[in-house]
Amino acid sequence: MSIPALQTEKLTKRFDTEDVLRGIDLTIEPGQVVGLIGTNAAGKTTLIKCLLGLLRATTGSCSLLGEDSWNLSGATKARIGYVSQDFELLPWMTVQGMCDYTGAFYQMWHPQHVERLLGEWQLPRDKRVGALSVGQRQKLAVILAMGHQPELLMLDEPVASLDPFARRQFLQSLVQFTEAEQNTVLFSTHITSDLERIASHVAILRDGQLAWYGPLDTLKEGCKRLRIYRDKPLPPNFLVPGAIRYEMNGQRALVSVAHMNDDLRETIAQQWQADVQVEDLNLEEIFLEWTGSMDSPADEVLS
Ligand SMILES: Nc1ncnc2c1ncn2[C@@H]1O[C@H](COP(=O)(O)OP(=O)(O)OP(=O)(O)O)[C@@H](O)[C@H]1O
Repeated sequence: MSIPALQTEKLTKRFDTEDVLRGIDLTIEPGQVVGLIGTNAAGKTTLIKCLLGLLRATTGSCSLLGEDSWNLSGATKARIGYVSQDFELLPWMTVQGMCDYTGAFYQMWHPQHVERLLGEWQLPRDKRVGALSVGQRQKLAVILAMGHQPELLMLDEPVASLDPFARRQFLQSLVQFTEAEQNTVLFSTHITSDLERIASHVAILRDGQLAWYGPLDTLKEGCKRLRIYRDKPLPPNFLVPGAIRYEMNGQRALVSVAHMNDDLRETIAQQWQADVQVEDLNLEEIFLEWTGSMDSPADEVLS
């Protein structure tokens, strides 16, 4: 079996009195492109930083490319590319100067690769970094993280400031990056359409726990919303196996489930003598169901 690109076991992280990560078990195999999603303050950045050894786990363990995250060797660090949410660049340098400066820290730097990305992303080589727009700076930070052709890319909301065209180019670069079979990407995002375009796997953080992890296709195929109706009120002990969210109102219920199949539909129909309709969900709706952040449905949704 190959060494996981990233792994956590019972990982917890506490800040003062706040338990941000509460027992995360996650294994990301080489070659996976993982979209990390969760509401604001769900702990995405904290998880990424623990995996990179920038924050120390409170309890449990995390490893990166087979090494304990808190004690990464120089050789392993050289195999990682990372763009943080609050990356810092040197404003007095030119774009080209910033690339050369960063490249000097790496034994394996690929100036032609950087050249190509600068051209594709239309970054002006001679402009001072301090004079770049926010989106241009974000592009530069991503290019700097890819210049040594790492095999593991960790990106914390890498496209937040990019325009739709630049986002598409960025995603294209990621696709190229992952053409090498063992290259792995973990990126946090709130843009589910981007995730849908390139992710092979999805990790959903909720209440400091890993609510779901697995292939994107499995998530999309399994997660459904059930519209349940029966001619007398649903009892207080009404329960659906594997439900992730309930909305009940008298004789009607909206229930979201993670793993839908025909047996489940039949079981619910028979057990509660109810009519069960199954509705597909798009990825954004799935995210809202999982994170419980969907607006409380108005009565008309249930009617
Ligand atoms: N250094 C720190 N000290 C104290 N609390 C922290 C620290 N870093 C993060 N937190 C807290 O941990 C929680 C999770 O923060 P984190 O940045 O990991 O969330 P996130 O999922 O990345 O959020 P967002 O989507 O808004 O970027 C927040 O409540 C935050 O205030």
